[in-house]
Amino acid sequence: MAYLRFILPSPVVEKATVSPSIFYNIRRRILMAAHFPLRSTKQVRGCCAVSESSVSELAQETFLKGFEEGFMGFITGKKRVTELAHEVWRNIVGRGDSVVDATCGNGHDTLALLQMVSDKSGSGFVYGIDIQSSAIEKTSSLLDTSADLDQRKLVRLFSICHSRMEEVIPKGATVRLVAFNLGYLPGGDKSIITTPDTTLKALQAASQMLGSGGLISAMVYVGHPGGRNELEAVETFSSGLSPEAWICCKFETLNRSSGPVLILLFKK
Ligand SMILES: C[S@@+](CC[C@H](N)C(=O)[O-])C[C@H]1O[C@@H](n2cnc3c(N)ncnc32)[C@H](O)[C@@H]1O
Repeated sequence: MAYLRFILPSPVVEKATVSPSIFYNIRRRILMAAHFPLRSTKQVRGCCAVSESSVSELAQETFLKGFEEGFMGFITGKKRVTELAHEVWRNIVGRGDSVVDATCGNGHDTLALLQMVSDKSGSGFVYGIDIQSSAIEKTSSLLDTSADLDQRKLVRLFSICHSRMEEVIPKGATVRLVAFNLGYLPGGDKSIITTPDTTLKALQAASQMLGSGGLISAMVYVGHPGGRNELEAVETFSSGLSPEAWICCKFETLNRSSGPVLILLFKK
């Protein structure tokens, strides 16, 4: 056992112990601890057996990747909001987690999520949903070419409306992240597009299946007809969530009116 001390931007976590089994999750634990003072010590302290240097590197990496590269990159125009979203996910999702991509499209987010959850033990699942079977096919072939066979087994794809996600995700599964990339499939049929009504039902379902410490991430495109209405619906849903149970925020470029808006709903 080793006893480790982290020097973090926040005075919250001063020391912590970690085990190999939570090695991959330590990044998000540290991050959470830095943000949620009252839960910090319990979450981070636990067990330990990894070398001090690797954990310090990891802690360092957390703050460089999570904040400087993602957030600073976004606000200085070096990173797109989609990249920011992936970096946020990386700090929430760990190996062995179950996650949902509620709008698979061409499969880029599904693949990114698979790389976050998969581990050698074969735990961790990505449930991918898209209303279009052509999107499911595209996602499937991207995974076939970009993921190895063991990883590929961790993905389940469903061609249904995401408002019905509860029908395909195993009952009792604790989901760590539900990602929505709303709008239409780039390069596909623009008339097949997410709508406020089904998006709201899907958000409702996602909020139920999400475990504590999990995240709903919704990328909303406002540059197409109906996009603003959908944003309004997502914002209304988000602002109605209890502040005792949720932290809801939004990233928006104010001087680029058609830029995508990222809504993040964190379940405490
Ligand atoms: C912006 S694209 C997603 C892009 C994708 N995340 C990627 O990485 O390529 C939006 C997707 O939402 C899908 N979609 C539209 N309405 C849907 C619904 N009700 N349920 C599930 N998927 C839906 C579309 O078919 C489209 O593929």
